[in-house]
Amino acid sequence: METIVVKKETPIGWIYLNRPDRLNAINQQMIKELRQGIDEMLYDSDIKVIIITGNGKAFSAGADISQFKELNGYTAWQFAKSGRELMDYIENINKPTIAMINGYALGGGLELAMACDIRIAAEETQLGLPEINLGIYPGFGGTQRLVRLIGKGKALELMLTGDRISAKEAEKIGLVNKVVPLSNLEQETRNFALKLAEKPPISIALIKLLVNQGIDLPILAGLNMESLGWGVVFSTEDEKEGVSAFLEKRKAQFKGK
Ligand SMILES: CCCCC/C=C/C(=O)SCCNC(=O)CCNC(=O)[C@H](O)C(C)(C)COP(=O)(O)OP(=O)(O)OC[C@H]1O[C@@H](n2cnc3c(N)ncnc32)[C@H](O)[C@@H]1OP(=O)(O)O
Repeated sequence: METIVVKKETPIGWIYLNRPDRLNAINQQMIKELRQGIDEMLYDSDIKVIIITGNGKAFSAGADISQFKELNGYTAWQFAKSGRELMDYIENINKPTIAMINGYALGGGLELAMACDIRIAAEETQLGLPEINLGIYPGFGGTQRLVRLIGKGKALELMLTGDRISAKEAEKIGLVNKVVPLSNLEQETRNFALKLAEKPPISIALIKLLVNQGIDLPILAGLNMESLGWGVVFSTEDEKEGVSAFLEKRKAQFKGK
């Protein structure tokens, strides 16, 4: 693969966006390769958590603007759709994902980070959806995900102005989960991933499903899904292990069964 690098550090799978001279701008090849990289981690049972980050001085400065000149109405639709479908796929995989954000997370880069479950950013990071300044608007799911993450007022402000905000401001409005000094970014993210890796994978998958699907359902349908899911977790070995470990005052060892 040319546009990403994958590295397995069991139980963590690292995916690095790897076009540093273009600030990891997302082109069509990267969209294809990201899907392959995600699948490689998804179908490896030793990998429990996936971290997506950027090589060089940015997470990603967005979709590759140099490709825009070649696009027409139809191909722009296809490019936006393929990127948006990748983000949907990432959001809905049954393993937890963390965006480790350094430098810039702009446009499609921020949309990729928003498709991850958790966002951890270095203090110097700048985030934003500047597409409006190009005469377009977010097209990898940003118009829908940002409003669900931070609410309508702030989401509209960010998209209508195209302004960049600091990591601290992003943390304040709920766009990132945690801000850390750049020197600690990798270790803090790894520690967070290791904590998730110890949790029962079936509960993780169900929590993701309930939150991601439930948010767009009438609350009673979501609540019913939640109750039904209890039937699933109560038929797992991990539930028996979790309860036994508590009663026996020891640490649970979950197996994803
Ligand atoms: C068709 C489907 C679209 C779906 C929806 C998504 C849309 C988008 O994401 S549109 C893109 C939104 N992003 C931006 O508008 C940010 C563009 N970049 C910048 O504003 C700046 O590069 C910066 C503020 C992020 C960093 O500035 P600086 O530190 O001065 O670095 P350079 O500008 O010199 O960048 C280095 C190098 O990288 C190229 N580059 C940066 N961003 C992109 C990009 N999004 N696409 C393509 N290339 C990018 C930049 O042109 C420089 O290249 P060289 O001049 O050849 O060195």
